[in-house]
Formats: sequence, structure tokens, C-alpha cells
Amino acid sequence: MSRDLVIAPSILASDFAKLGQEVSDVAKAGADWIHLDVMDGHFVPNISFGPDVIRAMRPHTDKVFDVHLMIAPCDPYIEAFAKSGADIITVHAEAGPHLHRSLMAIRALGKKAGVSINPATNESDIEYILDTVDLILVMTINPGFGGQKFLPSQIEKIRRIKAMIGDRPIDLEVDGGVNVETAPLVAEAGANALVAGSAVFKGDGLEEYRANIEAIRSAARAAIS
Ligand SMILES: O=C(CO)[C@H](O)[C@H](O)COP(=O)(O)O
Repeated sequence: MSRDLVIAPSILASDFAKLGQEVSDVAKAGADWIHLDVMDGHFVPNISFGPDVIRAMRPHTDKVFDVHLMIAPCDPYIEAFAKSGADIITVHAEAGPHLHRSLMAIRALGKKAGVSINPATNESDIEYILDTVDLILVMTINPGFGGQKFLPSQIEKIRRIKAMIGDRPIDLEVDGGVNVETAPLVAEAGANALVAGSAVFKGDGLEEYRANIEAIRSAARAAIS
């Protein structure tokens, strides 16, 4: 089954001094989902924001909030993120300690459950939880910072995960260094949800965001049409 193409701008690359305006602008500019990168300074070497900041962003759009937890442990915080307005909550397979339990906890709270894997992680690590996920997020950079260079080594992994998914209703998302040059590569390999931070938020304001989103979407579409 082929899933709809989704462009999910990462708020990490926005101007944090005007977060509400940035969320609203990028939503009006054509974003399908809003990607929210949560970092703890422990699982990844950077700290971003937590559930209170997501709650503050929530009234600024009704788009899907796609929350990517780069935190360990994650279980103690899942409920807080669910209550903050998340629609999808993604945890890392590497965060542990019990991935299946974390995914079931997300679903029990009525949210879509996602699993993410780092560039060094083999897709076999998620083979046995495929029936408990709604989204798989393949990192095409080492998580922690925006603006890094896309790792082409991950393209083959995306292709293998797409085959593993088969007919299951699972979105296959890619995050890290996605732009007009790399979007066609990941779309052709089977990804349908593309996270882009610096490639969307370059420029200043709604009209430039709209052009950036449209350029990424057209480049991806051209590769799969
Ligand atoms: O998860 C992330 C960092 O860990 C970001 O979502 C990612 O880096 C997006 O930024 P860019 O498109 O600039 O690479």
C-alpha cells in the first residue's frame, strides 16, 4: 500500500523567539505535519524543549503534531507528551529499556506510536514490533542537531524497511539532511514522510517557507511518479 506523501517541517530549525508564529506560518505554508524534536542532553548531546512548550504551540495550528522523543528513559514522560497535544509519539529503539512496552503505552493513551532508529542501528532491531507501530522513523543523521549532512548509507536501509513493512499501514519517515537533492532519493527508496528543518526554515516567513515546502514536495513526487 502506498501512503500519502507528508512534509513535516522540524520546528528545531525555526526561530524559538516566536515559536507560535513559526508554527502558524509553516502550517499555512503547506506543512502536512509539524515535527517536534525533543532532546534531553543525555540520549543526544543537545537540549531542546519539553511538553510545556509543545502545549504552548498547540493552539497555533490543528496540524498533526509529530513528536520525536530523543530522550532516555522515555517511559516516565510519555503521558506528559500525550497530554501536551502530541498526535504521534515516536521513541527510539536504542532508548530502551523495553521498546514494546513503550509503544503499547503510547497506543493506550490513544496516540499513534512511532519507533526511530539511529544510523548505526540495523533494521532487524524493529522486526518484532512491526505490529505495534504506526510509524517508523529512519534517522539519516546522528540525532541531536539540525543542519547536518545527509548520510547516503541509510538509503538501502529505507528500502529494506519498506519491504519489511509490506502491506501494513505504517508511515515510513526520514529525518536529517532532507532537502530538494535528497528528498527524491528517500522517496524513491520508499519513504512517504519527510522531515525537513533547515531546508524549510531557510528564508524569512510564510512565503519563503511555502516555496521551500513546495520544492521538496515536487522533488519527492517527481521521483515516485
Ligand atoms: O531530529 C533532528 C535532529 O536530531 C531534526 O529533525 C533534523 O536534524 C532536521 O533538521 P535538518 O533538516 O536541518 O537536518
